[in-house]
Amino acid sequence: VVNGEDAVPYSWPWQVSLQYESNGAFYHTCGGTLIAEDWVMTAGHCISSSRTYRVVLGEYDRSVEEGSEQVIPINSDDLFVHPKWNSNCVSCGNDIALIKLSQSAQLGDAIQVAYLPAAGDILPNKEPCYITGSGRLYTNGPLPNKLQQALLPVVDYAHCSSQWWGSSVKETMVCAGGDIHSGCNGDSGGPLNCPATDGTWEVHGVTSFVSSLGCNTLKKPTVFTRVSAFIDWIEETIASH
Ligand SMILES: CC(C)c1ccc(NC(=O)[C@H](Cc2ccccc2)NC(=O)[C@H](CCCC[NH3+])NC(=O)C(F)(F)F)cc1
Repeated sequence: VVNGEDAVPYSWPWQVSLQYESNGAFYHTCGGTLIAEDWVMTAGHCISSSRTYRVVLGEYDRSVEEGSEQVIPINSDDLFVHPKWNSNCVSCGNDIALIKLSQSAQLGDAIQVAYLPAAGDILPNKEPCYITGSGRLYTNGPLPNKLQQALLPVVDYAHCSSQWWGSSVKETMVCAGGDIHSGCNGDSGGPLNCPATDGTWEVHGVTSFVSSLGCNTLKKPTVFTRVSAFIDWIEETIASH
């Protein structure tokens, strides 16, 4: 997250860290959202079938053993990337994947399941959402230790597809930001958290892409997979596995 701030510890308790194994150690590669006790939602581009993954929940500061962390291994046949995701065409959308955890998360103060929007729910322009993640602090910059957050107002499809991203953005996506705040590499797969009418938060986006010119390129809002366009697929996948 570029130009964000340290989140209040455990204030986004559905945020997860997706990590891959390399030479016996695990590395943060993407964010994710806990959507059921044994299911995590992330981006399709975060998953490669040749890697071994684990999920870390209840993490705030990656450099400290806080006691709230839960580390859950992932079986390779529990990775469900959207069937229409094409890794050669991020602008085609469908950048969403589901991961079944090998064991249920133990919910508590630091670990909670997110609310998802109703199918088809479209956010108005300027809706005040927050991006959260442990991605780079600036283009080619370091990863933070503490979870970051930044206010990223929604740029509705009419504006995002006309002035800013053009045809690279589809109606199955949500744009947000476009000023000095943005997502960056490593935030992929994480949530776009938007206020719900009842004072809770709903996860409306899965962080997908930023401009190749740099993470917080002006007039290039961060682009998210629109969760409300994939509710049926999410429900079917969970119901059948
Ligand atoms: C729509 C199409 C023209 C298009 C394709 C790709 C991009 N962007 C990119 O590919 C930039 C490149 C980059 C590297 C380093 C720093 C900043 C940006 N990377 C990204 O946007 C990556 C992965 C995108 C998936 C494609 N394999 N996503 C992210 O960094 C994140 F966190 F914002 F989601 C932007 C547009």
